[in-house]
Amino acid sequence: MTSNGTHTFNGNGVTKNGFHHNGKATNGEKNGCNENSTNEMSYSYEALQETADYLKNIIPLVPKVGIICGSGLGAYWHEGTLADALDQKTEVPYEVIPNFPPSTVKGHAGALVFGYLSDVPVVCMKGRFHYYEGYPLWKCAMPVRVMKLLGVTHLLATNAAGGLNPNYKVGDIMLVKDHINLMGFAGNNPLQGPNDERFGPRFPPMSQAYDRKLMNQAKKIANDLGLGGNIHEGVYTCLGGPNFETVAELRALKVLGADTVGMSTVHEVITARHCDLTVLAFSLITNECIVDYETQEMANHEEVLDVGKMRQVILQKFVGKIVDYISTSENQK
Ligand SMILES: O=P(O)(O)O[C@@H]1C[C@H](O)[C@@H](CO)O1
Ligand SMILES: Nc1nc2[nH]cnc2c(=O)[nH]1
Repeated sequence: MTSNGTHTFNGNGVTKNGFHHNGKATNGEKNGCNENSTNEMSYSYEALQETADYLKNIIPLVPKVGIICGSGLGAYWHEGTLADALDQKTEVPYEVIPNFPPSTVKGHAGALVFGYLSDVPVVCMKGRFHYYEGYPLWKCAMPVRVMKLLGVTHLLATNAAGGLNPNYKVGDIMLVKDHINLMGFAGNNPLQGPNDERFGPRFPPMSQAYDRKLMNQAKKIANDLGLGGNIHEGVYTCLGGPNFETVAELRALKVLGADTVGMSTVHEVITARHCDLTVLAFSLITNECIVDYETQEMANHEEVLDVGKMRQVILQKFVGKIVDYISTSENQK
């Protein structure tokens, strides 16, 4: 335990269940993955149960809300992130959690942080897994299933995104009312492979992926926080990355109906809805997408991080109030 009361686990005595850092088995056994003859396709239910059991043994709470901290909400190591602000924190680095892939993004924190936000038990993913890191989508989204097995009922997925909608300004928030699964258009989906009905159905609907009641409440909360002019509702789309988009790609995405573009969230939300978690997601607009050939500025990761830091205090208040609402509205049921 550190002087600020945070417990951090070093994982002594924990086996990593046969995975190398590239996610391949090291001991020739199946070790957690459902495999077909050519590919690893998913983690088995039992493997994720083992991950959840490991965590249950070391954490003193049952999290109600799972929060994925995107680049705008403290995925990176710096002071004052949302996860840092939790009360009675227990921090578990990904590298000690059985079956968890390591986070490879430079500076990405890579830890599950358990604690209380607005007196509600939560788990924060400090850093997420991206497709561009080389992980398949089902691996990127596996922590969502672990959250479900831990008892989480609501997922709050956050991301940093480029604003395609000309009304969006840097620092604004867009509540995700829908997404376009562009990678799915190309036949890439986190639910591919064997389906385990204990998680959810083979063919889940996705027409009401984002909870309308939570979105309405989030808008009210934003207004109360003085963010009335900075809150929007729109459509998010995810590309694989890691490069930012060309002008022609951005123009095409606009025609398709996207308001923001990023590199995450969609596969996490599909996985969350598959296992019946209630979902709220929002994008922090970190850059305006460049849709002409005259502009000299270019999208860059440093700007994304800077805007995230600039908005972290207000975003934390926003998330704290949303979590409070989730717990009180549930209590009233
Ligand atoms: O993890 P998120 O989706 O918030 O991060 C976005 C997408 C890339 O990882 C990064 C680009 O700067 O920001
Ligand atoms: N794909 C993509 N991801 C982002 N993350 C933050 N900004 C952007 C962007 O402009 N494009």
